[in-house]
Amino acid sequence: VRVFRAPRTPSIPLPPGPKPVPILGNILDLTPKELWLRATSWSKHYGELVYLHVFGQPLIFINSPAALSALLDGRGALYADKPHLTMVNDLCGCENMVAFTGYGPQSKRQRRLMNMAFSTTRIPAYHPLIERETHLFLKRLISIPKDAEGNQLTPEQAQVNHIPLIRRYAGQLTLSVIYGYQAEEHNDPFLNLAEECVDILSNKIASGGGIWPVDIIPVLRHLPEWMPGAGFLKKAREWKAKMNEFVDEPYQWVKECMKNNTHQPSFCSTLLEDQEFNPAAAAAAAVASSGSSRPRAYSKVSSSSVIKVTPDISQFEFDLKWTANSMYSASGDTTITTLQHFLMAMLLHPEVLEKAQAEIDSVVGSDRLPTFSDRPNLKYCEAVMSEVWRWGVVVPLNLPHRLTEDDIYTPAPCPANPNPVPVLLPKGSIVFGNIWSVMRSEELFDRPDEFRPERYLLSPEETALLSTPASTSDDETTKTARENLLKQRKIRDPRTWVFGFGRRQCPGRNLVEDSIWLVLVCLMASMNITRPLSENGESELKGFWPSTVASSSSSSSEKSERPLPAYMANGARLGAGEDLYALTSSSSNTFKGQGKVSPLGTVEGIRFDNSVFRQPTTFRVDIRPRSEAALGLVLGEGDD
Ligand code: HEM
Repeated sequence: VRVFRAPRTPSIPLPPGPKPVPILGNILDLTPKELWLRATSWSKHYGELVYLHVFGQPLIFINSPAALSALLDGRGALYADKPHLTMVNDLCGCENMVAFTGYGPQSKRQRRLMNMAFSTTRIPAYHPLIERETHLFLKRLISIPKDAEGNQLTPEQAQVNHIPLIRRYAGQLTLSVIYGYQAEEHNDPFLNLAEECVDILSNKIASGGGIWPVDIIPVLRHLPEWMPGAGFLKKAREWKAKMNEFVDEPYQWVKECMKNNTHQPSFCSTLLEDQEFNPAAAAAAAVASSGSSRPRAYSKVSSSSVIKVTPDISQFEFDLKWTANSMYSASGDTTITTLQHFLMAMLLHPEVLEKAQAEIDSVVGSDRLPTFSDRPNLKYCEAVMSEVWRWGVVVPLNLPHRLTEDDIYTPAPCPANPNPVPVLLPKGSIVFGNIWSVMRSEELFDRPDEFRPERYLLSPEETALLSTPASTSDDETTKTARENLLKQRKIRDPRTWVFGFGRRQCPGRNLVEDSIWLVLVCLMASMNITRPLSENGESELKGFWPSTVASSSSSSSEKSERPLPAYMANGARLGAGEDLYALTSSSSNTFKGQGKVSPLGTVEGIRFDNSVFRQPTTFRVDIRPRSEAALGLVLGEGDD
């Protein structure tokens, strides 16, 4: 494939794509649900690049690894902008959220903050927080599930209780990492506010793909709010007020704690204390070093280092609080979805869980939970995690980018275009990186629909090749073999794709690489994750939770097809994490039952309704400690 760049030339054709209708364009070809499936089927016919338009707005789907790398990574500056949407950006006030900020000085400042706080070298500083939250999550999983009034949940409700617990884990972890905030067990004001705002963002503002009529006809924003059909203006006003509250309140809380010296280290406190980033911190240091009580110019803070800082304190604070808030908003649904994909995979493939547990037992033993230092030795677990990223595909169409200049690319041949010529990608196009099509590519992955961690394991020859360091004495064949192997591994590593591309690539990836790893291995180390015995009938579910045991232990466990282990039957869990978590009323409404599992690796009855995240509808899972020893480990952790 050859890639060109040239000024706009009308004679250059557009990429192929489904035929549009007059004026409306391809609006009828689009669907708010699982658009990635449709985009992937277009790609089979039209090839690497597919072009559509809606009311004249060009949409381009990039479907192949080669084109994604060449365009979104290789020409990052051209593809780093974001579409400006009137509803989300202007009316709901999200224009300063990182994922919606156009490419320019503001987005560069925001990324600098995130890159500094979440660089690979900084991530180990968050390990203690990650460990604490992971252990608390395990504890909550085995606590007696109750509703907000303190009533015991029914077995069916209990089997979907992992959803609010995962949500809580994700929310709490992010609040501690970003703001150093430790949420209350019940009814925490920040956690509630955050939940409400994330719900507004992903289920209300972004419903139907995030495109509102006012985005297509911007003049609608000037309608009076009382006019029929203008209800969206009132909603936007209310949502904006809530979002502003969410941006300001946790940030002011950090500043207050810093003033009182009661803060915990976090993304915000680290940057507020950093003289290179925060003009106020630099000024304070300058005052201290000069002995003067009046701040001097910010530029020189010590005799040995000259630091360039912007003198605009309000600008820095504005960037920081919006960036902090963006990190929170971006981490919730992605983390929850990843863990749901993992649970689905475990339900479908008990043999994978067994193998992972055997590896953990042999490397870690059974008298402690895994820690980050075990990671290099847990190769199969690592492969499970890679396969969760690939098979699940959290954000299948990436977040849309906007092309700021005309561009030209020659796609590879395909059925509709056997002799491709260079095509024009017009300036202003909204560009979707089709991550789903790469993760389901038969060229890259054998039987891509199947969940098979083994695909990442090295053969003994490959291990030998990679374990010997490259040396000048290597012959050409060895050098080439090593280079090819590394190249192949990179292209087949889902992490190369699932976090997006170029200058907008996910800034949270180093953090989740570690937090998701720990939560997966700790879950596998300590829990059995299985499908509830009954999919329809009530009776087989009896005895699932120890409370039913507490009241009628012997009879219910006798009736159960899967008898409770002794430690549950004697009520040992009752004291475990009782009351640690109360189910929120909304989550109990989300139960929709679990469908049948088909051999092809999908779970019938589960839908993926969200237009951005591949988040499954709720399904039931039976999660319980593997053994008495595992129970003891979980109870013993997280008490600090
Ligand atoms: C759990 C798994 C996660 C996945 C699979 C994921 C994936 C992605 C993807 C695909 C994008 C779009 C990149 C692009 O436009 O090319 C993105 C953007 C983003 N992610 Fe993540 N993400 C995850 C977790 C997180 C976490 C934990 C955080 C924060 C702590 C975070 C913060 C962000 C932000 C702020 C953006 C917007 C970046 C920009 O537009 O410049 N993500 N993520």
